[in-house]
Amino acid sequence: MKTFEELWAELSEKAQTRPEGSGTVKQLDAGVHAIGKKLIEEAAESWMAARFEGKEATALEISQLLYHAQVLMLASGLTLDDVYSHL
Ligand SMILES: N=c1c2ncn([C@@H]3O[C@H](COP(=O)(O)OP(=O)(O)OP(=O)(O)O)[C@@H](O)[C@H]3O)c2ncn1[C@@H]1O[C@H](COP(=O)(O)O)[C@@H](O)[C@H]1O
Repeated sequence: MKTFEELWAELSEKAQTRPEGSGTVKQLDAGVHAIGKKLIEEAAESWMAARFEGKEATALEISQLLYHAQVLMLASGLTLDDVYSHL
């Protein structure tokens, strides 16, 4: 288990060090357009899970949504504070 901030620290390091086999690096290389499509896909899956599939499936889909939101933040050059300042 990890928190939002812990995942952010992990993904930020992956973006810098670009380890072999990292899905995050692959997505960052695919660019903002592809990452955005993935974010929308996970949002739709979260919606469907909440509507029809129960708490466990919904939690899983939302975790993937948060992951892809962080990848989009990295690809856009944003920091956590850039986003938190709007909360
Ligand atoms: N939390 C996640 C995470 N959530 C979602 N995903 C990605 O999002 C996809 C969502 O899966 P779907 O069920 O929608 O499956 P899919 O559409 O068939 O997947 P793809 O064909 O798009 O790969 C997964 O296949 C992963 O590629 C994640 N990828 C990585 N992480 C974490 O990010 C960290 C860094 O990962 P790497 O960069 O891969 O080392 C690790 O701690 C991972 O646990």
